[in-house]
Amino acid sequence: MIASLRAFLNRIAGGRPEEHDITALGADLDRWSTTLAEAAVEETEQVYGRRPDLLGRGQATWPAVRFTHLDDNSLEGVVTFDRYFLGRHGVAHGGAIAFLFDEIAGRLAHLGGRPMARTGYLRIDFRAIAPIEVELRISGRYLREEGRKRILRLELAHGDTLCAEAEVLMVTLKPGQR
Ligand SMILES: CCCCCCCCCCCCCC(=O)SCCNC(=O)CCNC(=O)[C@H](O)C(C)(C)COP(=O)(O)OP(=O)(O)OC[C@H]1O[C@@H](n2cnc3c(N)ncnc32)[C@H](O)[C@@H]1OP(=O)(O)O
Repeated sequence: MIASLRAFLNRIAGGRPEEHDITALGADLDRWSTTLAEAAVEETEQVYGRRPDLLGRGQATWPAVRFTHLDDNSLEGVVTFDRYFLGRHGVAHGGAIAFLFDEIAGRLAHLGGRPMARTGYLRIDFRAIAPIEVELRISGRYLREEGRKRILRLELAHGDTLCAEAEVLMVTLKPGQR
């Protein structure tokens, strides 16, 4: 379903449908919204974004990373920004890169069975354009850990070109903190 949704969003973003198709599609989507409203559950019960076995953790709203290496202190992977992450002129939206980085930071922060942490800061430098619809490389590693603070470094590259880099602070949650 999520793979179909991604494909669908790509077609929406990259298409210019006829008026009658737009109207019909809107009606179909409204019908599905009504059906899905009847299947609504609490956050703890939802499936969306809670399937680590699926590409993109089973959600369509962030660029789907495929991890190629994970150890306790670093990770590597590949990602392709679909058409619906377009900013302009074939380049990924900066917010999509931030979304990608926060997600990867979350993954990296919890490697090695480390306890729950939340992003304190995410400082991004955009060094070069990140094209959509081509495979880009991501990498992340621990810079240091100081008490509750985990300082991480992330990179997004296109071939030999560094597109964006970030330093991220993840703070271990205190007992009872949500
Ligand atoms: C099972 C595993 C599954 C893995 C799958 C995972 C995928 C998940 C992917 C999803 C992932 C998505 C992830 C998301 O999107 S998380 C969502 C985005 N983030 C938030 O909503 C966080 C909001 N902020 C907070 O909740 C609190 O501020 C936190 C919890 C971060 C800290 O408040 P807390 O009251 O607890 O702690 P503290 O204030 O005593 O600070 C403690 C230390 O930290 C230092 N500090 C704090 N902030 C900053 C700052 N901005 N710059 C520099 N330093 C900062 C501070 O100086 C102190 O240092 P020191 O004085 O001790 O030296």
